[in-house]
Amino acid sequence: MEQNIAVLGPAGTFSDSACQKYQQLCTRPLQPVYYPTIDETFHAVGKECVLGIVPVENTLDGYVQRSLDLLLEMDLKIIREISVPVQFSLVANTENVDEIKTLYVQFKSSGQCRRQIDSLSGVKLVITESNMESFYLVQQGKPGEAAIIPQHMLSQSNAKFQIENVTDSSNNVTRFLVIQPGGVLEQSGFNEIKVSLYVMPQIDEPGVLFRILKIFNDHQVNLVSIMSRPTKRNMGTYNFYLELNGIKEQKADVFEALDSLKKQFPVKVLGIY
Ligand SMILES: O=C(O)C(=O)C[C@]1(C(=O)O)C=C[C@@H](O)C=C1
Repeated sequence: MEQNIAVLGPAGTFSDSACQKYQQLCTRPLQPVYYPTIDETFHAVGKECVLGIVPVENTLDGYVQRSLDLLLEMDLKIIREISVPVQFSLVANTENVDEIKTLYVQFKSSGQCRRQIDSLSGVKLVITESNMESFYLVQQGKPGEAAIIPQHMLSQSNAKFQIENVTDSSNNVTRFLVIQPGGVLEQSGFNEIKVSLYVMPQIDEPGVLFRILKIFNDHQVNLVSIMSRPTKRNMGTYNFYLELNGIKEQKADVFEALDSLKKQFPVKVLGIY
């Protein structure tokens, strides 16, 4: 039986590549269903789709803030992470680079092709929701229009002018999360475990962050990253998004640290994967 997985589309996005990679790893028959925005992809999970795959972090441009916010707002759990290499090219309906008037670029991709974008002078940037949206806009063939597109789509572009490899680093990767409707958190069966969680301190006083970090230090648990996200209630108030990791043998320490944390602060564990 095929199961629907929500993916940012149209087909050909990096999210789609991540979905194909996940499908190979989990050997589960999945049917991708494409959505035009990250918000719609999230909201399809638990409705038309049993799973979703969403971008969370990029080497060059950091976290996808919208994904972090939706993970807090919605009742979902993370079951796996998938990383895919990300490289871009530029295509244009022009004879040369100087004739480009408009450049379509996805909101997260612009921070990964900074050098190329900054070198274009007098060009109007139009921000899109997905790299394949950018691709199809230029496929319409309007003169003077250009797009940053996934490198793997270059051979399928009919644009006259192309610049291959416009990414700021050859070592660029995006990490995606596989999500499903919330419920009891399962413990990962992998050799390494990762935990994503939100800590939502309701107080603003000296030492709050120190108390959070001390718990991980006391239990010798490795903190991979920490991000402040605004509570969106009052100016200057924050929740913290954290990622921890450890090897199988450290599972007990990780769970003890989470228990200590929960005794002191409101915590939402997003996944143990
Ligand atoms: O537009 C795409 O191709 C996507 O899959 C989205 C997305 C993202 O939003 O992070 C994924 C990978 C790249 O970092 C750029 C864009």
